[in-house]
Amino acid sequence: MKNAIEVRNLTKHYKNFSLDHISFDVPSGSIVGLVGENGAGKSTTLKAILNLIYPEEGTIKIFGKENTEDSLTRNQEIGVVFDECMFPGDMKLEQVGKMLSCIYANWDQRAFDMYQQKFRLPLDKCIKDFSRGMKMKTSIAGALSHNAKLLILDEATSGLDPMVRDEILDIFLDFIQDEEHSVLVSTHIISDLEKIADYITFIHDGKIHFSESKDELIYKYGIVRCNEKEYKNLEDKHIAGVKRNSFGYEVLVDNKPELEKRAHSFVIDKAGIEDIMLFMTKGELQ
Ligand SMILES: Nc1ncnc2c1ncn2[C@@H]1O[C@H](COP(=O)(O)OP(=O)(O)OP(=O)(O)O)[C@@H](O)[C@H]1O
Repeated sequence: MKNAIEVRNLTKHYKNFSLDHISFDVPSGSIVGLVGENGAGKSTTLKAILNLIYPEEGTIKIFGKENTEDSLTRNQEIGVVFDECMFPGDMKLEQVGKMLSCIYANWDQRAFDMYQQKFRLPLDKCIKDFSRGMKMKTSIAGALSHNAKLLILDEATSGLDPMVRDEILDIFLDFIQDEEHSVLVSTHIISDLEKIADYITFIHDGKIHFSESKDELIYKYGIVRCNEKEYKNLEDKHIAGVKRNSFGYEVLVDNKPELEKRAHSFVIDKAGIEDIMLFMTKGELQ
């Protein structure tokens, strides 16, 4: 499988923060969710991929080419949505369409009109008078209307109600159906990723904790609820996080299928993506 994006050893230093040699891929035809707490480095990573900031170290390849090459052509193939609407506030949708048609060689006005109707966006109001949700929908409509092969979305569904979010998630799923299209999305809404992501990349404090297939994560991680003796019998190398409470131990392990095959007295529960992130960062063992 080819990669739409390859990030290797990306490093960027700010005062009091470093994005520290991060590496991950966005395979073609997939949706990759970039997750992490506030200030973890998600937007910095996306900005570096989009050439908006310049890293001190590392390489980024988009469609197999280093992102210093031919960025004008390449940007035509990327649809971008940030958490703020970038269009001038005094424009109406018709003017936004005209502006984007001058920027994108493959601008598809029919697709933009279709999204305007689907998202019920008003034609008679200026962007500055749109609600936050309307602004986000306008940005998403623009990103989806120039035949992009890659969508890069930074908190694009924040501020949208659950019904609209669901509608947009389905659009993203349709977008990747032909294996040529890919999506990299940063979000705090983990349930959205549980629905659509093929891979999850977890950044914590500027470092990658994991970048793996979502199904594999859910298959292999489990939460063991046990007493101290049982906890001490678990193999250290499979323990990814521990929480102690008045009932005993809750332990995140990465060998759930193996433990389930053996005889044991403790309970093993499924671990969701959010559990895995919380155990890894807030557990006693990190
Ligand atoms: N231009 C800048 N100058 C100095 N520090 C910066 C700059 N841009 C980002 N940072 C710092 O880099 C760190 C990571 O920020 P970033 O916006 O990448 O986080 P994030 O994971 O996207 O967070 P959030 O979920 O809150 O959007 C933060 O500590 C932030 O203050």
